[in-house]
Amino acid sequence: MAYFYPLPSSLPNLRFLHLKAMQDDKVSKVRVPHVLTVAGSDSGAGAGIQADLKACAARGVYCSTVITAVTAQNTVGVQGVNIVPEDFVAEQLRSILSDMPPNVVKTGMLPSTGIVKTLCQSLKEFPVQALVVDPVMVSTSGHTLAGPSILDSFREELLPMADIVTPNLKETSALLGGVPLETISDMRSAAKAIHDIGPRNVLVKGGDLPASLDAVDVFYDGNDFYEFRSSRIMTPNTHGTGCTLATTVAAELAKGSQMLSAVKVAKRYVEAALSYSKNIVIGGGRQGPMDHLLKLKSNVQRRPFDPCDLFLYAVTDSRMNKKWGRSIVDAVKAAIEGGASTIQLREKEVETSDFLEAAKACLKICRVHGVPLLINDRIDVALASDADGVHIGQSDMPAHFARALLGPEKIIGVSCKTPEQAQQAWIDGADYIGSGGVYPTNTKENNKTIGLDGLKTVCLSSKLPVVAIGGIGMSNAQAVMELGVPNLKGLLLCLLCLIGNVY
Ligand SMILES: Nc1ncnc2c1ncn2[C@@H]1O[C@H](COP(=O)(O)OP(=O)(O)O)[C@@H](O)[C@H]1O
Ligand SMILES: Cc1ncc(COP(=O)(O)O)c(N)n1
Ligand SMILES: [Mg+2]
Repeated sequence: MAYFYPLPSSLPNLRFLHLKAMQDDKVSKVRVPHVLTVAGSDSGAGAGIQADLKACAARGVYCSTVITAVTAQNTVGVQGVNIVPEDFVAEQLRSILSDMPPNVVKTGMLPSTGIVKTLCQSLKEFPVQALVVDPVMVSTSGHTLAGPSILDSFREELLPMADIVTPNLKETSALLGGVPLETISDMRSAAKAIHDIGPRNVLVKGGDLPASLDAVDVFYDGNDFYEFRSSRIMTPNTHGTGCTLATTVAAELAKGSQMLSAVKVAKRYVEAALSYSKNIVIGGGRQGPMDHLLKLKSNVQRRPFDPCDLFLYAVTDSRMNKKWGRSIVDAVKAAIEGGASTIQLREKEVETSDFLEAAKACLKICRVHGVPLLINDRIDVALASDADGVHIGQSDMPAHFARALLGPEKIIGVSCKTPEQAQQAWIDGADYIGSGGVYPTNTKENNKTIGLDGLKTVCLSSKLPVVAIGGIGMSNAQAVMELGVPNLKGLLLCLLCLIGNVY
C-alpha cells in the first residue's frame, strides 16, 4: 500500500523537477555500491542486520536489508527469537530486488528451510554480481539461531550458488556432519571439503580456535590455500565479528574488488575495529559489541564545545618557551595549573614531527584535566594528533574547508577584525571568534590594533562567542571584560603570562 502526501499547491514540486533534470541528463548520476543483507535483527545491535548496516556505512557502501527474524538479544545472550513468515521475507526480497538491484547479496541468519528456498528462488529470478553466505547457526553465547534442519537446504541449494561462504569453526563442523576442528591443518581439510559442496571460495574463520595466539582464517579458492593471520585482540567485545567480516567482504566486492583482496581488507578492518573498541563498555554481559565506526572511544573522551571554555584561553609561543628553557609540554601543564580553560598550541618554528609529538603529549594532559586543546593553523597536526580543534587566521585555510576536513564536532575558531569577517566565520561553521589585537602586541608582526571599540563592534555583529586577542595581560584584562557584551566570553593570554602570574 502506498501513501501520497500532496505538496501544498503553492510549492513547486522540487522532487519532480529534480527527476526531470536527471532524465534530461542535466544532473550527473552517481551509482553507489550496494549490498543487500538478508539476516536477522539483533536488538543489542552488535551482530545481524545492525552490524551489517554499520559495517557498510563504515566502508562507504549503501546497505539495504531483508529481515528474516527478530531476536531479543543483549550482551548476556539471546532471550527470544521471532521468525518472520516466509512469504513476508519473499515480499521484502521482491521490494528490493525488483526496484533497487544490489551489486552483492550477503546472507546471515536464515532460520528456516522455507526462507532459504525463497531466497534461492529470488536470486534465480534476480541474479546479482556476487553472493556472500555467512552460514549463521549458533550465536557466540551458544543460542541456536538456525537449527540443523536447514543444513540440507544450505548444502543442496544455497552453497552451490555462493561466491564465498564464511563459516566459523562450529558452523564448519556442522556443515561437514560434525568433524572435529582443532588445528589449522583441520581447517584446511574442512575448507576443501566445503568447497566440494559447490561454493566458489571458502573462508573458514578461526576466531574460536582454541590455544591460538593469532586469529587465523583459512581461505581456499579451489586451487590454493591462503592463511589470513592477525594478532588476537584481547577483548570481550567480539560479538558480531563474523557478520562484520562477511558484510565487509560483500562491501568490497560491491566496490569492484577481487575476492582475495576483499577478504584481506575485511580481515584488516575487523582487526582494526576490535582494537579500537577493545576497552569500551556496553552492557553487563560476557560479550560486548564492537565499535564499527571507530569513534566511540574518542567521543567519550571529548567534551562538546562550551563557550565558557574561552574564559582563560592560553596560547603558546615557541620563542618565549625557548627563552625560558621550558618544553611546550611543561608550559602547558603549568598553564592548566594556573587556571587555563583552553590551550592553543601556536608553534611557527618547530618541525612538523616535533609539533605532532608535542601535540600528542599535550593532548594527554589536557584530556586528564578536561581542557580543550586547539592547534593554530595546522589542520594536519590537529587531525593527526586528534586534538579538539583548530584556530585559524584570515590568511590560513578558509574555515569551511577546515570544517569539511575536521568533521562536524571539532572546534574551529577564526580570527576576525571586522563584522564582515565575523559574518563569514558564522557562515563557514566556526564555533567561536578570536577578535583583536585589542592592544598592540609584539608576538605578531604587522598586526593592526582594533582597540576596545573594534572588539565591541565585532562582538555586537555576531552571535558567535568571542575571545579577545592581542596584548592582553593582567594589567588590562579587567578593562576588556568590563566592555560588558554578553558574547565576549574570555581573554586570550600568552601562556607564559599566565604561568608568570602563578610562579
Ligand atoms: N579476538 C580477536 N582478535 C582478532 N580477530 C578476531 C578475534 N576474534 C575473532 N576475530 C576475527 O573475526 C572474524 C570472525 O571470526 P569468528 O569469531 O571466528 O566468527 P563468528 O563471529 O562467526 O563466530 C575472523 O576474521 C576472526 O579471525
Ligand atoms: C541476529 C543475529 N545474527 C547473527 C548473530 C551471530 O553473531 P555472533 O556469532 O557474533 O553472536 C547473532 N548473534 N544474531
Ligand atoms: Mg564471533
